[in-house]
Amino acid sequence: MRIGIIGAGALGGTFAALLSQAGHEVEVAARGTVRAAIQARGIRLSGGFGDVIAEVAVAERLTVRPELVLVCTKAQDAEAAIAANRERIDGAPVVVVQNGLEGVDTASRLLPRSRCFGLLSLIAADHSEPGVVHVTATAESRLGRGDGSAGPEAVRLAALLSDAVPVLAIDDFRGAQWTKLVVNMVNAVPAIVGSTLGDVVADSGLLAVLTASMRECVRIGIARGVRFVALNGLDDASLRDFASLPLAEATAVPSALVSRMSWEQNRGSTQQSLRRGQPTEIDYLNGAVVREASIAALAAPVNAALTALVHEVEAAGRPLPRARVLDVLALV
Ligand SMILES: NC(=O)C1=CN([C@@H]2O[C@H](COP(=O)(O)OP(=O)(O)OC[C@H]3O[C@@H](n4cnc5c(N)ncnc54)[C@H](OP(=O)(O)O)[C@@H]3O)[C@@H](O)[C@H]2O)C=CC1
Ligand SMILES: CC(C)(CO)C(=O)C(=O)O
Repeated sequence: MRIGIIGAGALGGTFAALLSQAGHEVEVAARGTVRAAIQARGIRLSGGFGDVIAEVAVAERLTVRPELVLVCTKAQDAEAAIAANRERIDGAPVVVVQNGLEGVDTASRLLPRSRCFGLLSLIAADHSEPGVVHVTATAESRLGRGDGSAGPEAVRLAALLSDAVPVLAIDDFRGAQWTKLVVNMVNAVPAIVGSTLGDVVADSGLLAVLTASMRECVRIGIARGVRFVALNGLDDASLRDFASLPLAEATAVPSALVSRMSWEQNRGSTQQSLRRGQPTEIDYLNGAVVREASIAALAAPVNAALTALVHEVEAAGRPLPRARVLDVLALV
């Protein structure tokens, strides 16, 4: 099948290399140093899915009309990336590989002739240098759209993408996006202090802040009428219990998540952007919690503060002292 992939970083690079290896005709849209590296040396994938060097077609914008499109940019780049490729892709099925709550809605608005789906990646991957990707976790990703049943097209797309990585079509994708948003509360604190998730959960103060952001996210989700779909060992019942626990007891939940997923060495995709000197998608992660809170006429002070701290790191170009993160506990 002809597959167009927009954005060839950590996840786009993983999908492009593995779909190409599986025999699909892959073209990637990439820019700057990433495009130049892929043109010169292909995509070099290592880690959980094995070592692959994939020579794939690459251009600033897709040049061939694909039969399936994967949008693999960070959330803040998705609108411009889709708009730049709109003529080639409108009408084809689109899978938006993205954290946060907005990816499928953005694509559907910009591509009225396409059926758009979301993919929640449970893969973790590092885009250490242009064209070079290392996979550190390989769990089964989830694909769907909206809040209804998965439907036959989602099942077909999940089977097709499973040529590359394990993907399951699911009902109530919206509920799963919320559970993933809760999970992504692990991104901000290590990004602010510049450490691994293992170091954060080993530090009782930083763990308390991470826990407070996660608990606040769950509380806002509950206020928004969300039913959390099971993901990463978290489900609706356990998250509702978590939301009402005192902070000191609640810390066991993110701590167990990190060890269950073997994420001790993981720094998260937000910190990867910072290390490359690029803007982060924090406004679509912790920032989404703040927006959802305001729709429910509530406040999300912990997530607002962490969003602001990540923006401070973007501006400073270096991590902040852990004391700045501990200050957030005064808001709990
Ligand atoms: N990495 C991970 O382990 C995980 C990531 N995710 C989520 O998946 C999504 C993708 O993340 P990830 O792969 O890490 O992101 P990366 O930043 O590694 O890759 C995104 C790529 O998109 C490119 N891009 C942006 N705009 C355009 C454009 N207009 N045309 C072509 N290329 C463009 C960027 O290029 P440039 O450098 O030029 O900006 C970059 O190479 C995010 O929502 C993330 O949160 C989810 C789970 C795990
Ligand atoms: C869950 C996690 C942390 C996996 O790496 C992720 O989604 C990210 O890095 O954005």
